[in-house]
Amino acid sequence: MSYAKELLVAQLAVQRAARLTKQVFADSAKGTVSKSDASPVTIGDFGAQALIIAALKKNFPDDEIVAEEEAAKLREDDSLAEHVWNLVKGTRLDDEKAEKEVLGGSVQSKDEMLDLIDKGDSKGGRSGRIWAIDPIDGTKGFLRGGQYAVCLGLMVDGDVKVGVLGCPNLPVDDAAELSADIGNGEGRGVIFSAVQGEGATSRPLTTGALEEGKRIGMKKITDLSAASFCESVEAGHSNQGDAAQIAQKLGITRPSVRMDSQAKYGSIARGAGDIYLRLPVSKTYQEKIWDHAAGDLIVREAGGQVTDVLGRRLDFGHGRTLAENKGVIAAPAAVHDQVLKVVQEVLSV
Ligand SMILES: Nc1ncnc2c1ncn2[C@@H]1O[C@H](COP(=O)(O)OS(=O)(=O)O)[C@@H](OP(=O)(O)O)[C@H]1O
Ligand SMILES: [Mg+2]
Repeated sequence: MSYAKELLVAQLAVQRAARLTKQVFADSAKGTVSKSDASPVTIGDFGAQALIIAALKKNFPDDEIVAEEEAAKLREDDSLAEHVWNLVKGTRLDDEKAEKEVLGGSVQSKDEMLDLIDKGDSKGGRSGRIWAIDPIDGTKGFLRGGQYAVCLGLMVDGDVKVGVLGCPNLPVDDAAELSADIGNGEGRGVIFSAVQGEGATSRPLTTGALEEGKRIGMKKITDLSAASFCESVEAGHSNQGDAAQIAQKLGITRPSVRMDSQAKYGSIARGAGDIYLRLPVSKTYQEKIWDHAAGDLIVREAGGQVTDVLGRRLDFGHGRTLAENKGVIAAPAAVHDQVLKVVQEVLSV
């Protein structure tokens, strides 16, 4: 089964949605968010979700969609809805042909936009074709002007087949040093993609025609003491104390790189870092499938292994959450077992 069309639509949909998020950030930096007093995250989330769902529904009308937002809040607040609508209406790819022929052109009205946003209400599950969307992952990073990602994954019968991550603030250069900093903002914007069984690639996140992707792969490490690892910025999302202990036991001497969003998965997939640890803080929190679907496939297709802290593969067939998993350990396949063993010792699981 080829997923060439799904991949192309997903990449272009992510390109276009990322353009909208950048516009929202630029407006908020200039203080021109005006019109409604909603946060840039709310505006960007709704707008990007609407644009992605529009592209999916044009191309794959029968597919189900799991997305983070529902339109109720916009239906109650017309000034907010109007603001989002102006952005959605005004955001197109520079590549007219791709915009029209692949994405199917603009959304026709504010009401159509609201209905599209509400199409992300699938319960998920183990059968059929289901897309998972996180329009702005790493909302805190987005607000800080740091790392965030526009994320889209296609699951078929619970298995991720296509994954695309648009990371507007990561360097284009796969060899750039791992850092959450965005420097002066130049040379930024990358799309990571993967199709099951076909490997992972990176290409610049432009708004024009898609460049040929470059094959990416995880770094081959044999000596963990030279490894670098990344984790969440927010201490409430991943236990940083446990991570420091694990790193010490593995002999890792470099400080962790704290980065928001699935940009962490993309970064290790291209060998800019080696390990991503997401260690449960709360006993009851269930990870959301849209926070992991694309990243999980991209890392595995780049030569990595991704499990939870109990060593189980992430199970995307349980519904909107990873109900049967706890935490995430992503590392090059050759050292994943070694990392997992130490994680389990430290967490006593
Ligand atoms: N308690 C708890 N534990 C684990 N994860 C949680 C928790 N609460 C929220 N979230 C989800 O974390 C998503 C962001 O993850 P990040 O790795 O980007 O974290 S961080 O922003 O660096 O802190 C974030 O995604 P976004 O909301 O899209 O930013 C949430 O879905
Ligand atoms: Mg998220």
